[in-house]
Amino acid sequence: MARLFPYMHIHDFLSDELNAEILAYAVKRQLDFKQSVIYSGGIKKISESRISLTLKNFEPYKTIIQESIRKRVPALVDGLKLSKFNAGEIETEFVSYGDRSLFKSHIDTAVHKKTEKPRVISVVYYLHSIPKKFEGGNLRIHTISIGEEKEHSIDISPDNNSLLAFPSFAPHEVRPVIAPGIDFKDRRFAINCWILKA
Ligand SMILES: O=C(O)CCC(=O)C(=O)O
Ligand SMILES: [Fe+2]
Repeated sequence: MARLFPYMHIHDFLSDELNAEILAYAVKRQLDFKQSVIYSGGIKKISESRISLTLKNFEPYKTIIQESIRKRVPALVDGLKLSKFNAGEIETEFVSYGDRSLFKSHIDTAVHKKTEKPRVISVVYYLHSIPKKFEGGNLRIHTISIGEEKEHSIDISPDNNSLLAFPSFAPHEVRPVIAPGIDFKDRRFAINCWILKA
């Protein structure tokens, strides 16, 4: 059977206070979240394969998240069994998923500018209100099958205040979110981070 890519899922990543503060901040910025895009052949476009809303600037939390991840780069490289590399910039975006949001199977290594450094590790910090108001929205990591091997996958639940890390080259998808009629504050929120090669 094809082997799964290593991944790390860390619960209670930030303090409860900071977690609640970031979620409240996202709700306050509701109108600044814009339709998410994908890059296909270097061109930015809106696509049915990625349905969500994205916020690019979210200081001071952007820096707070980047710093807490940077401290853990050696542990992530170790845990994901990757070869050591010099970590450079940590790219980030804040994404919000409502009813019928999804992100079909893809890899994160595609870069949209020639000058951009490659993404090595994908890290996602999840937030949602308690009790959780949506269903679905699991992150599914697929195996790559060689020859006759059967493809399989693992589903990871986007639990509030948890951090998921996996190699950016692993195929993955966000399963459809089912949440008819929910308020913006009850959506599935994720802060995507990519650790780039220096
Ligand atoms: O939200 C997630 O679980 C992952 C999102 C993702 O794969 C991406 O934005 O590239
Ligand atoms: Fe992704």
